[in-house]
Amino acid sequence: MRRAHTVEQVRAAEASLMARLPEGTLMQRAATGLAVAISNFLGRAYGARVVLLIGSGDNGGDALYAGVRLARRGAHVTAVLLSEKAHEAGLEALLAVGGRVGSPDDIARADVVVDGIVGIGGRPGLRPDAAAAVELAESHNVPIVAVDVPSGVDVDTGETPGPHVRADLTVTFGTHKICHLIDPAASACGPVHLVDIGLDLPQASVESLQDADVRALYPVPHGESDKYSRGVLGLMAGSTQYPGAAVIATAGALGGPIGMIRYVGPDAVAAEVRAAHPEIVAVEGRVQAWAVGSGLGDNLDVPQVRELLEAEEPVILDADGLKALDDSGDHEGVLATPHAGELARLLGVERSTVEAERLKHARLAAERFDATVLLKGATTVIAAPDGHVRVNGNATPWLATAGAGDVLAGLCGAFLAAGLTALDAASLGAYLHAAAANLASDDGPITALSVAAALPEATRQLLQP
Ligand SMILES: NC(=O)C1=CN([C@@H]2O[C@H](COP(=O)(O)OP(=O)(O)OC[C@H]3O[C@@H](n4cnc5c(N)ncnc54)[C@H](OP(=O)(O)O)[C@@H]3O)[C@@H](O)[C@H]2O)[C@@H](O)CC1
Ligand SMILES: [K+]
Repeated sequence: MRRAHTVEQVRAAEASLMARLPEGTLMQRAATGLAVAISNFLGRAYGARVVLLIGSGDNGGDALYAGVRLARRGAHVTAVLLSEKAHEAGLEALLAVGGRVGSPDDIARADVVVDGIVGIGGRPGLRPDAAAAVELAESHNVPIVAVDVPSGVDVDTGETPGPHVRADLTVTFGTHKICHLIDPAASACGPVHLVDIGLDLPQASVESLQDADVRALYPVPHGESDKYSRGVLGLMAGSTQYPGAAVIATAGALGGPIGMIRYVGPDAVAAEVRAAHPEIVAVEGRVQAWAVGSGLGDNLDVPQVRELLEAEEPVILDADGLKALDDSGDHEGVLATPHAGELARLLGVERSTVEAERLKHARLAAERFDATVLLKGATTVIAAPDGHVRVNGNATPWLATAGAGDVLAGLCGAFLAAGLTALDAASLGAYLHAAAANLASDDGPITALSVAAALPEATRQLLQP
């Protein structure tokens, strides 16, 4: 699991560790890891022209001490001071090994710019001098390595309300910060390299599944399993208006760990579903979970869906089904999967507000509806009512295609039917959906059905690496 902590959690862990170590130890650990990452990024240190953008705090200190290490290995290191004060000992050490203080004019000729403007102590946005220096690097195509976080982003929310660095690599220390996992800031980080500095950290604020977590969580069938014990999913989807949504959601569910699917809907749609997927049973009976909503259109029967929400079986609500969600009940087993526009309608806010503050609104909805909420997007944010948050950012942009949400709803429903919690079902569903999309797309266009068709192979590759 990739774990991200808040600034407050990092500060507390840092204070307790610093009390046991000689002064400056943590900064030296950070700077050592940073210098190695920069020379790996460049493929060399000797002869490289490195420009450090230095702000007033310890983030600049890290950059200066990394500059010392690079200068000792033959790099030409120039510090551009963007604040009236800079980390004094760090600057002295840099000058002592032949580094120099320069001006923004040095940026255009640099091989790399190191962003030590602000770290976890920074407020969002950049001051004019810093913004101008960053713009110079961008306009001359000089790659930027961010120290700890891309300066200007909001570290604890992933929001980017003002100008900020867009890094080609971010080197962070001790743990990931929330901005590394949550968009729009996550997209400004580039790859994130974590340097261990020995922090002892509490329960993470935000998590992100890795391949090994998928292996640990996936309900792999065993010798005693039969189609009922693997889980039966009830699918209430599609309408004469949108029959395709039922076919696609079914394809998504069949790509999950499901034993059987019972389809509930108009006869004409049931016939189409069966024609595409002869495995489907259109007979009512017991199910372990419900997937409700994809393409329901005018077929949505709110009282009927509310009855399902009140029953014991977990329910995934997607698309039109979301209209049945109210904030009066206990929806512990409910997983809602809105996109930004749908979440905006549920919360009575503008879509752009949800897009700019994704973590905040996913959390708000989880709390208000007492349900697990999966907010779809380039980075998927999943918030549970108990405060757990998971994110998934490994999807190809080609996945933004009609019907992809129906595949996801079916797939998450399959995980719910297999007995996973709403949080685990949503996290596994989002992860495998993205993995299948990456496999099917291979950097080219995809259809929802091709994503569903790639689910078995994507799952096999993850389970048997
Ligand atoms: N914690 C750890 O475990 C470890 C932390 N380490 C490192 O320390 C970093 C945190 O250092 P930090 O606390 O000194 O804060 P940091 O972000 O450098 O600067 C804050 C100062 O900048 C200013 N300022 C604020 N906003 C601004 C803006 N938008 N634009 C411009 N300036 C702005 C403001 O000062 P002002 O100029 O307003 O007086 C504020 O005081 C951390 O990210 C990591 O790199 C590692 O060394 C080892 C282990
Ligand atoms: K930075």
